[in-house]
Amino acid sequence: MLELKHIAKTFNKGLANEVVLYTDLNVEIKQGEFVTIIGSNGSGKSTFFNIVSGNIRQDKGKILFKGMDISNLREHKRSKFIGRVFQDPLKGTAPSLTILENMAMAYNKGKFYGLSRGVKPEQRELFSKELAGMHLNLENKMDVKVGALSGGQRQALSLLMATMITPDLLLLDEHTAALDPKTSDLIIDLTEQIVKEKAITTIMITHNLKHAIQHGNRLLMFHEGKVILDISGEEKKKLTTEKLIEQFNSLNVIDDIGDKLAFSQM
Ligand SMILES: Nc1ncnc2c1ncn2[C@@H]1O[C@H](COP(=O)(O)OP(=O)(O)OP(=O)(O)O)[C@@H](O)[C@H]1O
Repeated sequence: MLELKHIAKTFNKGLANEVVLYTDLNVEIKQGEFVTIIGSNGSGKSTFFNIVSGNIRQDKGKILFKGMDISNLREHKRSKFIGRVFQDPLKGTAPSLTILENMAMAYNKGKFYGLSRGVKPEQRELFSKELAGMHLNLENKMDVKVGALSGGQRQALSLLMATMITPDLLLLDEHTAALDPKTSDLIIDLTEQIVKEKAITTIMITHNLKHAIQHGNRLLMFHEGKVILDISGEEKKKLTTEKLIEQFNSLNVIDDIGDKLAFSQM
């Protein structure tokens, strides 16, 4: 459903701080896949999402979505079928609006300028039901301003908002990284529940090796702007942290990602 073909991207071309990131990046994601992405700092994971979502323009190459060439489609148009949740809990929601108003905004895809009282009773009921499904008691806080919620509650809400109108593709950009381990596990379980229930094709960047192994049916590893590991099916199911480290060792990239591995096994 998503194809990146021969993508090239250089930042700050010709300047002292030039970064040649991708020279020929090729990635294909099939309908229904749940892909986890791991990789060292600066390996090009977030830029991959920025290029898919249209936030950053590739220098060369094509992006096909369900066979349609979206290479030149603007970000706000792509956001109609691509949902994204960021690492920063402050990014996905509007703090000065209530939970109800935030949900109304997501439900109306940004076209909501009203106040809580402008939300129809049947919509309020629908939002309450969606919130109750997360078992975080947020359905009883619908008139509370989002700025007053914890990071975990905000990420749960961001996730719900990004998937309320089921997107064709969901991009999760280290969406649990800023949370404590317990809350991070909770948000991951919630992610699994929503992705399964709505059968959403999902790509999740994570620095948590345990999450990358336990979730999804395919794992990609980025290194220096390239995909250096692509594991799926039975091989992915049998994957363990030890096996992944062995794979890394054989690729001679362990030094670069050693810190990350140590961190992610905690
Ligand atoms: N807008 C930008 N302008 C200049 N350089 C950029 C920009 N975006 C990314 N880069 C550079 O491209 C490289 C890849 O960055 P990217 O954020 O994609 O890596 P990442 O794998 O997501 O890293 P991390 O794990 O640290 O989040 C880095 O060297 C980064 O500094």
